[in-house]
Amino acid sequence: MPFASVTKIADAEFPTRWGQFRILGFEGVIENPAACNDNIPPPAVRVEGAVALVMGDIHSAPPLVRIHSQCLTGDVFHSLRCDCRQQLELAMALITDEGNGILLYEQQEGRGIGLMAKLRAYELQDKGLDTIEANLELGYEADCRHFELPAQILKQLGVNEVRLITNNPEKVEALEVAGIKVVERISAEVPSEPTNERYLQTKREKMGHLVN
Ligand SMILES: Nc1nc2c(ncn2[C@@H]2O[C@H](COP(=O)(O)OP(=O)(O)OP(=O)(O)O)[C@@H](O)[C@H]2O)c(=O)[nH]1
Ligand SMILES: [Zn+2]
Repeated sequence: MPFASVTKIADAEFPTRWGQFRILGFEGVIENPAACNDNIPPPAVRVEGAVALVMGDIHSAPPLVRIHSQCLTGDVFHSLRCDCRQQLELAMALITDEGNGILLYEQQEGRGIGLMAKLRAYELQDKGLDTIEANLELGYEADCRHFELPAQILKQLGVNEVRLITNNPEKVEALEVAGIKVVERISAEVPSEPTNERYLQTKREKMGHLVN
């Protein structure tokens, strides 16, 4: 999905529990974005936001990079319906241990369907549908995300080779297609919980994620 523009909005100091980062805000403008729901026409222009947390020297070797998709329920409330919060903590710890790296946090809540739609999908999952079936029942595609914005941000940061923390082969492929070489994939697998076992099973069996 081509961006008409990707603009750095801000760049500030960012102390965290894990260590000292810089926090950068980016906005990408897409003209005529693709539809993601049969019943909801897309806007003429969509603005996507993403945050980059940058630690240390990211240029002397391919840095550790995590592309993390927003999950309010997991990231903020530590939900055990999914594994997002544990993955976020894993990525922060890996980057901090190494002393350099980039965490790209994209505002593609609910695999791009938005928070309210994700909560409606949860209702359907409570009635027995899996994550993909619930999206489809609501008229959405299984996964409405694309990873063009993180790729463009990496280019703006002068990073063309990365070691990517993910279990999702689509993220690897999306970066490669955008001209960012993934020299290594680092597993983002975290221990499962009884409450997210089915969620992980669907990722493994229907979405091709590299989890056991
Ligand atoms: N539509 C929908 N989205 C969900 C659901 N549970 C979590 N998400 C979203 O899924 C996104 C995370 O995607 P995942 O498929 O868990 O993992 P990934 O980012 O593709 O892959 P990794 O890099 O391995 O973590 C976040 O945006 C969550 O908000 C759900 O039940 N339905
Ligand atoms: Zn989540």
